[in-house]
Parts: sequence; C-alpha cells; structure tokens
Amino acid sequence: MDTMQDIIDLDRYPLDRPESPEWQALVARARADLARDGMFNFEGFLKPEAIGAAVSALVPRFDGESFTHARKHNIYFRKEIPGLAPGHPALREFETVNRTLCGDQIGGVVAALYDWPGFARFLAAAMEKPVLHTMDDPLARVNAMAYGTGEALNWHFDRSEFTTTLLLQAPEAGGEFEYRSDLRSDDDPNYEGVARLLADGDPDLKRLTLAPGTLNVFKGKNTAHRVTPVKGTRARIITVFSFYERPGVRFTEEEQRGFYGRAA
Ligand SMILES: O=C(O)CCC(=O)C(=O)O
Ligand SMILES: [Fe+2]
Repeated sequence: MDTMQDIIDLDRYPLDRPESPEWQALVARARADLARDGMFNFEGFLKPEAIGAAVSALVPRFDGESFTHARKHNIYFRKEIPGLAPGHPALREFETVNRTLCGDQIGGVVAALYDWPGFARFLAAAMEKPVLHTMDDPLARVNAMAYGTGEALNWHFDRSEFTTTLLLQAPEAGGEFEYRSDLRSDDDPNYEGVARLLADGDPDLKRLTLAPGTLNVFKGKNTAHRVTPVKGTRARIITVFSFYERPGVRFTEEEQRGFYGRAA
C-alpha cells in the first residue's frame, strides 16, 4: 500500500503522467468545474483498499489521541475583524464539535499522498498556479476529522486559497457539505452577504453529499462552508490537505492552539 498505483485510481486519474494528453484533459476538466461551480470532485479517486487502510490506521488514533475541537466561533475564526463592529451579524457565532488529528499523527496512505509531488503538481495546474507547496506546519499540513453523532463543523472561511479534501467514511445521514462559492473576494469582504448567509437567507447556498474516495477541491478562502450535524452511529471521516503558493507556510501559535489545542 505504498505506491501511488495502490492509492490512487491512476487509470481514471493519471496524476503520475504529467503533461500527457490524459493529464491535460483532467486539468481542463478540473478548471472548467472550478470556473463553473467553484469546486471539482473526482469520484473514486482513492482506491477502495487504500480507503480501508486509511480508515483502519486513523480510527484507533481518533479514539486514543485526537483533539476534540469544540468551540464557538464566527465565520472568520477570529475574535475581531478590523472595521466590523463587535455586534455585527457577520460576526455571529456558531458551535463546532469534531475530533481532529494533525499532521504529526497521520501516516500511511494519507501522508504518502500529501507528500507525493505528483499531487501538488496536478493541483497547481488545476488551480492555474505555477507551483504549490506543502506546508511546513507540522500540525496543519494534513488533518483528519471524525464527526460523530450530532457533531459538525460550522460556517467558516479557510486560511488557504484552495482546500483539498478526501472523504474516507460517509455517515449514515447528515454530515453534508454546504457551501456558498465566491461569497467574498480578496477586495470585497461582503459583510452584508455574510450576514445574510448566516441568517439562512442566501439563495445561492449549495449542498454536496460526498461519497468515500472522492477528491474534493474548492476555493475555501472565499467560499463560506460548513458540515451539517452527523446523524446515526457511523462517523464521517475526512482528511484535509493544505497547499500554498508560498513555501514554508506555518500557522501562528495562536492558530495552532485554536484549531488543535496545542502548539508544535
Ligand atoms: O469536513 C469537511 O468536509 C470540510 C472540512 C473543512 O472545511 C476544513 O477542515 O476546513
Ligand atoms: Fe474549511
């Protein structure tokens, strides 16, 4: 289980053949989907055996050593936003609870995929970046989350421009991914639009039910998104990979403590 042949369905998703016509066609598909929907989904990206191996490796760690990420937070994961009055409805707080494992607790298939240069190379091409780098942050580089009954990840924007996730285990019900693409831009924070979304008044909200093994990439920095509460006994398990255009990116110690309960 340690070559990419064992991990990725390379017949469907030829990330191992950069610049080949098939690779370029896949890049074109991802770009078209990103332009239209703000995301792309590659179903069956991870091979079933690799999904099984990843879940088996992660479950005991979730049970034994995960951080329970439980807090109230606003969509920015920041207490204050310069220029926004403290009571502004865009700063409304919501509850998040899930169990999180960090980069220094994740090995095997998931870490092998993250560190494989063919992965970043493909994602860079899909996102029309000259290059993408893995993070230097030992905690944030790759995360795994388990959402049990009633657990959720509430409204937020991500730190990185794009977010790459891979669902490993689907819940029986709930645990849906809800998102609103381009709710803000780097030039326009659109606080009124944020407030409207948080008041459940945004008609452009979309919902996605992921299947295990699907690679999902979306514009996380400016796409508001959340995971709705899981129903049933089977946890929703997902991994999240972070890439940046700049090499050497790390979270601040405050960010590490907020997201993971410790610094490293
Ligand atoms: O669990 C998911 O589908 C999304 C995770 C996410 O948004 C995040 O980790 O920032
Ligand atoms: Fe996110």
